[in-house]
Amino acid sequence: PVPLRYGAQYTGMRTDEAMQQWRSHRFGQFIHWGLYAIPGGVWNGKTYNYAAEFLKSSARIPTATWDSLMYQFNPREFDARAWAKMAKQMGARYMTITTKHHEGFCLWPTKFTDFNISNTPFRRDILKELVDAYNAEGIDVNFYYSVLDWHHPDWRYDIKSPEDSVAFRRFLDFAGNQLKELATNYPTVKAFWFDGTWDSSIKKNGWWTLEAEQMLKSVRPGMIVNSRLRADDFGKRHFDSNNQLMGDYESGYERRLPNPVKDLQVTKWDWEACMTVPENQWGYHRDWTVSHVKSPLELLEMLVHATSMGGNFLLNFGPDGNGGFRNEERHIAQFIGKWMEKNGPVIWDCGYAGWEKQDWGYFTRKNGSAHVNMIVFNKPVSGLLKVKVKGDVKILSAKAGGKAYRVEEIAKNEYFIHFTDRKMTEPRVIVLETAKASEAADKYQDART
Ligand SMILES: C[C@@H]1N[C@@H](C(=O)NCc2ccccc2)[C@H](O)[C@@H]1O
Repeated sequence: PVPLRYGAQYTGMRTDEAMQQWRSHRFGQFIHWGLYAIPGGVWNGKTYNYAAEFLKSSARIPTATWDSLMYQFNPREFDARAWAKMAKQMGARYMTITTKHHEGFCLWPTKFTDFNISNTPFRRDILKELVDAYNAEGIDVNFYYSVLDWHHPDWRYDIKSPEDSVAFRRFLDFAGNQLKELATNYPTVKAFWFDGTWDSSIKKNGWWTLEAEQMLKSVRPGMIVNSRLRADDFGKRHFDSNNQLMGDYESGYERRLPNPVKDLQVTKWDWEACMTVPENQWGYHRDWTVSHVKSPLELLEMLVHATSMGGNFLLNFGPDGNGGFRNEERHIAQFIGKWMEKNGPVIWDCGYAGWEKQDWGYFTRKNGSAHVNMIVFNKPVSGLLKVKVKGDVKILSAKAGGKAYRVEEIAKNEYFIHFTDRKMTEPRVIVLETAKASEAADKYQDART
């Protein structure tokens, strides 16, 4: 291996309580909220189809003009407790909020820049209200932080001169101060979700990314950081030059999921996929007709898909400039919540079952359990759900609530579950009871008389 100073700090998965909790949540609510929510993708009467949080660049708006949106930010409908209730009802176990997005506007009264919530008509500390409200609902809160900062004069995309180095050093100190401020002033925050770390300026300063991780973990033992923060000695990101995952979980799946057959490597580490409801809108956009809008069922399948591969699923919501949610987002929360009310136990605390993916849907398993869950999305014309078990395993029964399905052994380690359900209006959960094949034989021992 290549000797590294700023590479992965450990190998293997963290087994501490904080990480076990993060991993067991499985389902999180992403919230993108900032000044971009005010124009919502429309500027001077023109609708821009790019992601609404990029409107500043897609509409080529001068920084001074964009930054003056701060004086309009006054979300009258903002009610953190209502947001938290909606997330609770949806079945989310954690929430990740943009403390500062690429625009540089800070949702908290930071000491390190005036470009923050305290200088808006709203004035109140949105982060504190959200952390308190979500924590009160038993939902953990994580902070999204964009290192890329369009507002800050010392930000640099690359380091091409001694002046760049001096300025960027000031910038890194600013970012480090903000991170320490966030970790100190919001003590219940469990993880940091770094973004905006792909530019050469960061890749040339891998040392800072390790220092940021170490600082956060010293201020708050157990703190979790995503791989996207990290660059090693050679500017390698996410995985270091020895191919070791940096940070505590892989955060490379954005608007895409790992393939359940080809990408099984992800089952060896912690990872999270984040997802937009439209094709590519994180911030509030007034016009959702500009792209495909994912249905509740599409998103529910992604949650099951991520869980089945031992990963977390972070579903994005983009509140508008008044602090309200779109009807599509409210409907999605309600639909997924209804399914989770009944079937949450096959998502929460569950992960990769270790069995081969089948066409009808996904397997999940609660760590160490003898039960394996089948979440059926596609009923085959044959009505036969194939199950290939791994190792010394026998399937004893297949049940959905009170209903039992016939289990037919068709070959070594292969079964058909006879799926007699007629119409399917939602994904069907079938729980398989398994036992060791060797022991199971005993299960059928003749009685001794
Ligand atoms: C999690 C997402 N990451 C941000 C993103 O896609 N940034 C990519 C990007 C940012 C700036 C110029 C080009 C591309 C999005 O705005 C979301 O925050």
